[in-house]
Amino acid sequence: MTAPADTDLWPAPRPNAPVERTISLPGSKSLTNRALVLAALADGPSVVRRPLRSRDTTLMARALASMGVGVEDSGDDWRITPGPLDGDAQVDCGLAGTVMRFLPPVAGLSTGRVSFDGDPHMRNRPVGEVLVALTALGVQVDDGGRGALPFTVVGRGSVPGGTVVIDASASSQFISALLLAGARFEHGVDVRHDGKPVPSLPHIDMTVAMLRRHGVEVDDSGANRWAVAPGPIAAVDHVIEPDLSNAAPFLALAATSGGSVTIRDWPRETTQAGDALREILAQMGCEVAFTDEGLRARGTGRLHGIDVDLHDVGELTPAVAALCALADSPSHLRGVAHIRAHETDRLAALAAELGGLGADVTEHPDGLAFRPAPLHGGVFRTYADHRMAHAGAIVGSAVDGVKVEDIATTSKTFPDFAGFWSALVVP
Ligand SMILES: O=C(O)C1=C[C@@H](OP(=O)(O)O)[C@@H](O)[C@H](O)C1
Ligand SMILES: C=C(OP(=O)(O)O)C(=O)O
Repeated sequence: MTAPADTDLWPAPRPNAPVERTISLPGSKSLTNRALVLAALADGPSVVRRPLRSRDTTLMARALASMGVGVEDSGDDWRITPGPLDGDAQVDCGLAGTVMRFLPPVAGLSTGRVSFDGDPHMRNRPVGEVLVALTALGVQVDDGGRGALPFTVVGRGSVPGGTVVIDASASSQFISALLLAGARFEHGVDVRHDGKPVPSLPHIDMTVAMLRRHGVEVDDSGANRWAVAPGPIAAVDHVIEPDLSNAAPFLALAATSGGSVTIRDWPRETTQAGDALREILAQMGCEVAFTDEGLRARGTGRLHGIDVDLHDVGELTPAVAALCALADSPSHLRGVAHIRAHETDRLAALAAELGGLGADVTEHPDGLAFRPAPLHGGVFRTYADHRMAHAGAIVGSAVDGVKVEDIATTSKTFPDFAGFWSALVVP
C-alpha cells in the first residue's frame, strides 16, 4: 500500500484541558433519508425540517429530483413535492447504502430507465437481494447478472408487489428498502427473511414507525416478517432529530478528556439505534445523564473495557472500538460480521489501524477483542469510511501524534467534521 501524501494527513488535536461543552449536532442520516423517500412517494407536498445536509442526504435529494420529485431548499428545510416519476435518470449512490438500497424500489414505480452507480467501493457493497426481490415483485432490473452496481431499473409506472422471501443477513436496509415503497405497490409487500439473524433491527423498527406516521398499515407482529398493506402514503412534515450515532465521537471526547459533553435535543424517546450509546458509555465508566440542556456524558478519569454484542448497533463499532483500545481492561465486541460489508471491511480496518498505533487487538470473524496496551502516534488510515475517521479522531484526542488520513471523508454524514471537532477540542 502506498503511503498517503502528507497533505491528506490531519493531525488530530489533543485537548490541553478537560473538554466542557454543550453542542448541537447535525440531523440523523437515517431519519433524513427515510423522510425524503416517504415525502417523495406521499400524496401531497411536505417539509423535512432540520434535515442532515451531508453527502449521503444530498445524493438522496438529488436522485429523487432527477426522477421527477420537486426538491426545494427553503432556509434550513427541504420542501418536497411529489411529481410524476417519469423520464430516464442516473443515480449516483456515492457510498450511501441508503441511496443504493432504498431507491431501486422507488425507481420501479417510475416510467423511465433509472441507472445506478456509485463510488468504486460501492460496487462491492451488497444489494443483490434487493434486486432479486424486485424482480420477483414484477420489476425489470438489468444488472448483467452481477447482483451489484452498476444496474438499471426499467420502471413501468407500477409494481405488482406481493410476497417475497429474502436473506437480509447482510443488511437491514434490504428490508427497509422494500417496506418504504411497498404501500405504493398494487398488492403491497409481504417481506419474509430467511437466513442468519438480520442485523440492525432498530433500523427496521425506525422504518416501520415512520411508515405508520404516514398512515401506512404495517404488520410486524411475527418474527422475520413485515407486511405493508397497499394504499396511499400520507404527506407528513418531519423534524429531524440530531444524529445519535454521529454523537459517538463527541461523547467519547468527554471520556478521553475527563470532561463533560452535553448534546442538545437528545430525544427522550427515539427510534435511533445510536441511543444505545448511553448504556455503552455508562458501562465503560462514564456518567451519563439527561439534563435540562440535553444528554450529558462526563468522563470520570477511568475508561473500562466492555464485552458487548453490537449486532443491533453495528454502526457504533468504530467509535466503541477506539474507546476499547484506550481502556484499562479487556474488551470483546461481538456480533458484527456484517460490518465487513459497510463502507469498508470495518473489522479488518479497525484491527489494522488501531493495531498500527500499538493497540493489542485481535480480529475475530464477527468482532474484535482488545487487551490494554500503551498506544503511540502514527498514521491512521480511513479507507473512505467516515466512522473510521471518527475512530482516528477519538484515539488522537488521547494520544500524541495521531494523523488521520482523509478526514474529509467524514462529509458522508457530517458537514465540516474537522472544523467542528477542532473548535471543540482546542477552542
Ligand atoms: O437503514 C439505515 O438507515 C441504516 C441501517 C444500518 O445498516 P446495516 O443493516 O447494513 O448495518 C446502519 O448500519 C446504517 O448506518 C444505516
Ligand atoms: C453503514 C453505514 O452507512 P450506509 O448507510 O452507507 O450503509 C454507516 O453510516 O455506518
